[in-house]
Amino acid sequence: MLGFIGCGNMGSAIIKGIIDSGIDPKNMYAYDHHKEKILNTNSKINICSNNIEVVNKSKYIFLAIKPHLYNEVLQAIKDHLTYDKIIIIMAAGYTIKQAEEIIGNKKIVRIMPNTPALIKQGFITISYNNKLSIEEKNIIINLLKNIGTVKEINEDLMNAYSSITGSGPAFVYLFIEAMADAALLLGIPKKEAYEAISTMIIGSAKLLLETSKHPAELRDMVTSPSGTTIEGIRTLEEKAFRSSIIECVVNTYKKNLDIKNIR
Ligand SMILES: NC(=O)C1=CN([C@@H]2O[C@H](COP(=O)(O)OP(=O)(O)OC[C@H]3O[C@@H](n4cnc5c(N)ncnc54)[C@H](OP(=O)(O)O)[C@@H]3O)[C@@H](O)[C@H]2O)C=CC1
Ligand SMILES: O=C(O)[C@@H]1CCC=N1
Repeated sequence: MLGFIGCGNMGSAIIKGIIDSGIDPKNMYAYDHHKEKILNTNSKINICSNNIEVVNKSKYIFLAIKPHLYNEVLQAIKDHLTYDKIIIIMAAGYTIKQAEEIIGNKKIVRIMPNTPALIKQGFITISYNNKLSIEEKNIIINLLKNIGTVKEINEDLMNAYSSITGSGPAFVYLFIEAMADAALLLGIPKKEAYEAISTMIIGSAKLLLETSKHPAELRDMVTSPSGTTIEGIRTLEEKAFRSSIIECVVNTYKKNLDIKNIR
């Protein structure tokens, strides 16, 4: 049985992605202060009256609430988290050790998912404490494979991945918005622009993945001598595009370390 505490952006993306993959919502239990958010995921999911009911009914419990609420909620459910249950944490910056300080020696999994999980295109990094068996790890990996690519990592890298793949979709959408504004300026209607730009990004990313060529080589393939693209590249270099992206990710990473101020 799967349990979900919090059905906001990330909780609902995981729930919907998992249900779309064929897992029966009758085996899923959820609680959120906003009942409509649970209902929006799927009308057949079991709606609990509180978080303790979620924990009592479930073996795998996803904690999809904001980081600053973690201590309070873990404290509230800890007596119901028996040793067979597995709690899956996903809050930016919140470590397995911090969870252990509240709930003790229970089975804890830390993941960093992203919103494309909604359409089974997520990228999910995963780490565990030493309480899980190989079989339990495999069950969770296989469950998460229903919503995207799963990568086991050393927990030390979780905040780095959070800044790249967790937050990354927001940065990509900002890029898409900017490209679409430019397209609009040049006469392409916004809706057409979103389709064209998204398809271009998917194609470019797939080309990189499928050829394993260096990104610079693929960029060179687009950039003809005395051509048009080099004018755009020159502009991005002048405007410190790369440095902006690096600073963007580093500042995002730093915020992961400032857990008390993440809301
Ligand atoms: N959004 C993303 O792309 C990603 C988010 N995460 C992590 O996932 C977690 C959730 O983020 P996100 O889904 O964006 O947040 P949301 O605010 O969208 O969702 C959290 C939901 O939980 C509800 N909630 C608050 N307190 C409780 C409680 N005590 N019991 C049950 N439900 C409660 C909230 O209600 P209310 O609004 O009333 O507080 C809200 O509906 C965060 O820790 C975040 O760091 C990780 C990777 C990506
Ligand atoms: O913005 C946040 O804090 C969360 C973590 C990763 C993506 N969203």
